[in-house]
Amino acid sequence: MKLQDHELLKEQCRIGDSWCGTPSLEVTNPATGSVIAKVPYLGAAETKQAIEAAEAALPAWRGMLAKDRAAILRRWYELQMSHQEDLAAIMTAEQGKPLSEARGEVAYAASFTELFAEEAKRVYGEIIPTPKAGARVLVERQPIGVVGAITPWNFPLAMITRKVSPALAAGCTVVCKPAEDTPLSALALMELAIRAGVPPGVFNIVTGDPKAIGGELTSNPTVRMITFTGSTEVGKLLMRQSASTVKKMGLELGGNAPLIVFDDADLERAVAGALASKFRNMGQTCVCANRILVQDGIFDRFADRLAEEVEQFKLGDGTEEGVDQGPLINEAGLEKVEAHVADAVDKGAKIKTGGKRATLGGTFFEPTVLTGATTEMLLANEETFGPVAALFRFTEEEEAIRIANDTPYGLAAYFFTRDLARAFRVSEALECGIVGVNEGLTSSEMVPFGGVKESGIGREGSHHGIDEFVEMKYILMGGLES
Ligand SMILES: NC(=O)C1=CN([C@@H]2O[C@H](COP(=O)(O)OP(=O)(O)OC[C@H]3O[C@@H](n4cnc5c(N)ncnc54)[C@H](O)[C@@H]3O)[C@@H](O)[C@H]2O)C=CC1
Ligand SMILES: O=C(O)[C@H](O)CS(=O)(=O)O
Repeated sequence: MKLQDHELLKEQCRIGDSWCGTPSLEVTNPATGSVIAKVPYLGAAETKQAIEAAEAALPAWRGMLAKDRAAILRRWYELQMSHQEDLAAIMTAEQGKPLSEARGEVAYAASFTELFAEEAKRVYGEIIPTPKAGARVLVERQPIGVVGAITPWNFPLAMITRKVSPALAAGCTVVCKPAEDTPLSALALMELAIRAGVPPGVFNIVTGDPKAIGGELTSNPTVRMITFTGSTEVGKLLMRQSASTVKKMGLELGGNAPLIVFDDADLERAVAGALASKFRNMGQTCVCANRILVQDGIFDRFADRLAEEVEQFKLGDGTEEGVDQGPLINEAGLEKVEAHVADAVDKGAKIKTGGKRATLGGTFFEPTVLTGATTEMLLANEETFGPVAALFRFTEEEEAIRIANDTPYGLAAYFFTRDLARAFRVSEALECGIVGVNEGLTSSEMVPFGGVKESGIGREGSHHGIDEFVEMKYILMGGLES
């Protein structure tokens, strides 16, 4: 990868005031299979050191004036934006998303740091009318303390800043384990945090053995909160492991988003929304439309238009001009997509376009549209996490809502209609945390992102996002009789 600032390509972890660890874990470019860097493969001992560094840094950081923490976060935001090209180049090289999407993610990630630089100055308390004479009740919101963060590969920057920015803003300190597929983005972000003035030990990054690092983060009593984005399976494991020290949990887990197209929808708007939701990041987001339910009257027109647009996609290396679909993150991800398509076809689905590994080889998969999908198929019950638009036919609104809600997940849902009453009725009936009405993209730093059921606990982003990282304490101050 070509960088203007070569100092951003880091191959060591950050613990306290040191870059440390011997690079050994290979980081590969999913578009070419080439090794682009190595990072340390660390474990429990180094994680313990990082937790101790975070604990040592906590008193001074939480004791700093909120406006001074805010100024440091603001500088971090400005540095992310002024290094947007390099951060995007690193992301495309290790994650595969097209440069245009990577630039977008850099801005998206930086927007969380920008927002929480502002919110750092608004962690307000309150005074409650006293329940007894001669007393006062004061409520303080204090930083929860040392936070463990474990983040995924699909948004290598944004899922870190969406956690670390509010944590630091609240006065917490953090030990972060990025995904083994995409550590370089995290380490570049760390370099910029140092340049912004984040003091040693306030933000630490440990790369390596997920089980060992996660085991230490979830069992060490100094860590008071675990914040995780990733699969529901791992989220449940982290919950179990954290129970022994009763940690607060912030979990952004898997989804199985329905996207419903009603007969009265604006067809072109529904097609655009489905393309945006389904094929963003090659379908590798937890809010991607995973099941597309289309009412009988509009089904054929929608299926034809969607396939027409999907066939316009340019598949290739994300650094190439005009490419809008890159490779999947790894062979395991590709095999999951392949298995979902094969299972669907075995159970009667028809391939309208795509449907197999691309001739480009590697982990490239043809953007795909299937018709005839049914609820018996794997892709109806599991997150495909790939570029496969599975179309399900339905007749009545109640049937669509029942199908949409018939899943252990509840993160995002989308639907397209021009009927205002239906917009409210269906929005309120869907069991999820995020609803897009006539919109396929709903994420931003300004919204309280999160799910219900097995899609997670808590909300990230918006002014609510900082609440995850504070504890409320009330003080009954007596002896004030005049
Ligand atoms: N909700 C979301 O945004 C995401 C959902 N997923 C879902 O998860 C599936 C598998 O993708 P993966 O990347 O394998 O997700 P994953 O949940 O295995 O990995 C996410 C993070 O958890 C870490 N991790 C894995 N096992 C761990 C353990 N035992 N202890 C501590 N940390 C651990 C990984 O190193 C990574 O940093 C995807 O197909 C998708 O369905 C994956 C990534 C993001
Ligand atoms: O994990 C994810 O897929 C992200 O949370 C989706 S988004 O917030 O970037 O839309």
